[in-house]
Amino acid sequence: MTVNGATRTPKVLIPEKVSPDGLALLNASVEVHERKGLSAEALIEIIGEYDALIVRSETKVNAALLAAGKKLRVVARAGVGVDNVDLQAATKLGIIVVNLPQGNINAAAEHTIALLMAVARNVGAASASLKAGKWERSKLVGIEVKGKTLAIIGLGKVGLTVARAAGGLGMNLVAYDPYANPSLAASANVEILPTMDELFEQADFMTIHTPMIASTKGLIGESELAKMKPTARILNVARGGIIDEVALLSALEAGTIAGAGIDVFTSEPPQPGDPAFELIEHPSVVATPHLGASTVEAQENVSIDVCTQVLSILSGQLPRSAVNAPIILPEEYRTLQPFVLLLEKMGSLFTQHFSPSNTREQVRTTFDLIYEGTLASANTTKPLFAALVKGLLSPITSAESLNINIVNAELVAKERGLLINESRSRETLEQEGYSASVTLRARLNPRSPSASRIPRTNPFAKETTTSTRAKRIEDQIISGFVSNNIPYISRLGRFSTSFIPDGTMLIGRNYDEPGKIGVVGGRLGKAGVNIRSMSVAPIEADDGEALLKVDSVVEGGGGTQKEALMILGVDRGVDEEVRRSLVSEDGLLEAGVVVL
Ligand SMILES: NC(=O)C1=CN([C@@H]2O[C@H](COP(=O)(O)OP(=O)(O)OC[C@H]3O[C@@H](n4cnc5c(N)ncnc54)[C@H](O)[C@@H]3O)[C@@H](O)[C@H]2O)C=CC1
Ligand SMILES: O=C(O)C(=O)COP(=O)(O)O
Repeated sequence: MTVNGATRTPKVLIPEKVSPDGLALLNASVEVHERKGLSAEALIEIIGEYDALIVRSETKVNAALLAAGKKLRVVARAGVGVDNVDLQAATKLGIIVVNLPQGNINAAAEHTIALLMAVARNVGAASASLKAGKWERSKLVGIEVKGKTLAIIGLGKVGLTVARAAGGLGMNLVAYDPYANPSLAASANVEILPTMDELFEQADFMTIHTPMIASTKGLIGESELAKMKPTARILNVARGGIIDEVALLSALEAGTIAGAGIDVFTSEPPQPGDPAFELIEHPSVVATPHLGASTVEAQENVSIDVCTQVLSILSGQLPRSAVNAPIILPEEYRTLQPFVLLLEKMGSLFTQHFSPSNTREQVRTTFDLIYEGTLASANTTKPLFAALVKGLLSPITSAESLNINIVNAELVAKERGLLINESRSRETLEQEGYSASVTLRARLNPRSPSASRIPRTNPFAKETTTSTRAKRIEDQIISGFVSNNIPYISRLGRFSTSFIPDGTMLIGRNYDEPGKIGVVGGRLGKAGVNIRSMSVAPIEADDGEALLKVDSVVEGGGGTQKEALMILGVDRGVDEEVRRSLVSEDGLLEAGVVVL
């Protein structure tokens, strides 16, 4: 498999129990290491070798672990909840986080129903009592769920599946979920209530099915529990911490809540001294050790799904259900793919060609990125944006730190002071001979207080072999198109052209008059540099500056003369001495080397 341009076998680390069904898929093309029971420190020590990490809910994928994962490209959660993964840190590092939002929904919903019935009929306490040699029939009288109201907080995939099953048991269904789909709710006979307070008042049973996010942490605390009937029972198969464990324990002890079925805990496994310990021991509580997804069927589903996704991401394809990246359909991506290469080349060409100074300072620069023709109706341009950012930064960033992709491109651009405004122009390009093109133009940010101080140079400036004459920012424009899946540059600065941006290229500006190519070719030949390709670019005919007033800045004298660009693909680097020798009255006015 090719990983970051090199052919090697990727390594996948699995520190938790994942069903073998999917692992068989992985074993065929990647190296799989199952290492259960590692401490956080041991995990950090070894993560640097791995390209992918597959986890369930036990592994804490925090910023330190992600930062140590120098080769990590994907963290895959074999399940739904990603609250054990630091998404922000992963996004910053360009690590794709995927989850499997479908495979264990039924298992979680069935487990909720199991707890519902167990709590209603005292199944846990009855079983423990019988095992203890007792026969306590009158003490263990339960209630029926038929005709009772089940209140659902979070009517998503699990919540709706629970609703359908509970409907089958004859329960009345109400829900609170500000983002619920009303038609799905109606089809499951669920009444959506406008406030949580109404739900608390009506609930005989209340079940939680929201994700664990900042807004749901401690969602059910003392004051919420106080609004419920003393006969109400509570279920949580979502995440520990959504219900305040201390408040629930107090309510159970005070008899203001009748019972609870709990599968998930704030800290898992609960540590001695945690309020969860007492909660688990309470006679009115049925507790299970995070078993919602633990069925043979669900584990087969998520294992096959997670391993398929990891394989496809490692082989360079796009994720199907990434939590921190846009979803791009494969057919959409196929259409964009040739332009991805074009944008990367345009970005790299921009930085190298328009960087005549040696400054490395990061200046806030604004770019207009204009998609023209059929590209203007693309559903997403995220891959193109990411490719441009990568291209702009590649000449000035070390290869190891150039992990820019659709996950982190926007963040990286922001951090590096690149303001890129994307826009679309639907004008047809039929007369041009291709259906879509892209233009990249730098402009001074008029609102930036430093605009007047911005040097008329490219902000990413690296040491460059281009002439030291600053190129004016209004000339910093590149257009390109794709033909037969090959990227072409059609405009470079003030010059219209047509060349394939590939390999080492010498870009020279010269007076548009006969004999120049011969002079340059001769000098390169003498230096042992072969010319592989050649294009010339006359200045744009309709450009207001078609006739450039050549002043003292231009080596070679005064007067008014037409200019052209000469773009030569060469077979090796052109050293500084040779480049300088090309700039002369009978040769080039300016010469620079770019590597694309
Ligand atoms: N115990 C276990 O083994 C398992 C637990 N889970 C957990 O179950 C939960 C639900 O999973 P899914 O249904 O797949 O997620 P989902 O994303 O399909 O549904 C979550 C729902 O919660 C709603 N919601 C978000 N904030 C809310 C708020 N403040 N108030 C009311 N509703 C809110 C959302 O609008 C959404 O409809 C997750 O926490 C997941 O991690 C899932 C599978 C197994
Ligand atoms: O998928 C989820 O959100 C779950 O809670 C299941 O967790 P698990 O994979 O059983 O550790």
